[in-house]
Amino acid sequence: MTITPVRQCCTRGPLLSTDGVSGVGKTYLTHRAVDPLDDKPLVLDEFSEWANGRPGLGGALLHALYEASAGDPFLRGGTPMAEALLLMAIKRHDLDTVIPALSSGRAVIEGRSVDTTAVCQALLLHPGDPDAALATATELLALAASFRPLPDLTILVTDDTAQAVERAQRRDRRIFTSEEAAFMREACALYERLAATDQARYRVLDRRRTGEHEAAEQIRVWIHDAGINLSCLYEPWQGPQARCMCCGQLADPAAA
Ligand SMILES: Nc1ncnc2c1ncn2[C@@H]1O[C@H](COP(=O)(O)OP(=O)(O)OP(=O)(O)O)[C@@H](O)[C@H]1O
Ligand SMILES: Cc1cn([C@H]2C[C@H](O)[C@@H](COP(=O)(O)O)O2)c(=O)[nH]c1=O
Repeated sequence: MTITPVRQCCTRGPLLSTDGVSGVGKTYLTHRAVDPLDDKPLVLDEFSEWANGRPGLGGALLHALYEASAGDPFLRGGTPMAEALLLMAIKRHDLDTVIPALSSGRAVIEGRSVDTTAVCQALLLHPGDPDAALATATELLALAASFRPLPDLTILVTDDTAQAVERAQRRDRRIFTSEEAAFMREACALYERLAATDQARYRVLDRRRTGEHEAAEQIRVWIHDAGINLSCLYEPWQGPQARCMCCGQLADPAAA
């Protein structure tokens, strides 16, 4: 008879992300959801805020991407794969900074995670070919997962792209070119297709069908549920000797 050791659940908090095109309301809805909570999750700043001089390696890498792309809103500097690897490094840096919070049992919500990198860079690698972009987005996610654990749950906020473009334009006091708006439409469609490939890790919040109060309540439920029966977080590049980044349990107790 084989005895399978019963592993305890990890004591860490859940790692979530909100993803979706600019202006869809990720930050707005996240704050509506978490503001009433007593045990507030740690919410990582919206990605573009980092360009405004946020200190640290993540901010410096993002600044380099902005400079190299001459301020393009999608950070397009002409070398999408090199940019993908830098963006993944930024998201790895983000993870490093939140390990203490996760270890203390607190929920963490990343404003954009590697799903955005997968979607945006796949579109740049396959302009005008949505099927190839979907395949590459899936592969880029697998590559990202070899650098760092993916979020336990990714909340994809989606909407009519024209509405999102309008909100982002008003917020950023800028007008997107027709090419930029078209890129956002393609990104919006690819996010939705990517989310449909993994219903365990994604939850989709469609603002066309969900009012603000309901959306905030829904996000609160997802945050709560993501914290149930969590498994440990290991360095994906380590073998059975790996210890959980949060609680220190060995990946394979037999390797002790
Ligand atoms: N239901 C709403 N009612 C009024 N204003 C809203 C609503 N949803 C979003 N907004 C506004 O629209 C703008 C875009 O929202 P937000 O910044 O949350 O979008 P986002 O780009 O998805 O987020 P992020 O910057 O995290 O990527 C913000 O100025 C926000 O306050
Ligand atoms: C993480 C990440 C971000 N981007 C782009 C997408 C958006 O245009 C900006 C962030 O803007 P927001 O209004 O704050 O949402 O960054 C990207 O192209 N690739 C990425 O991996």
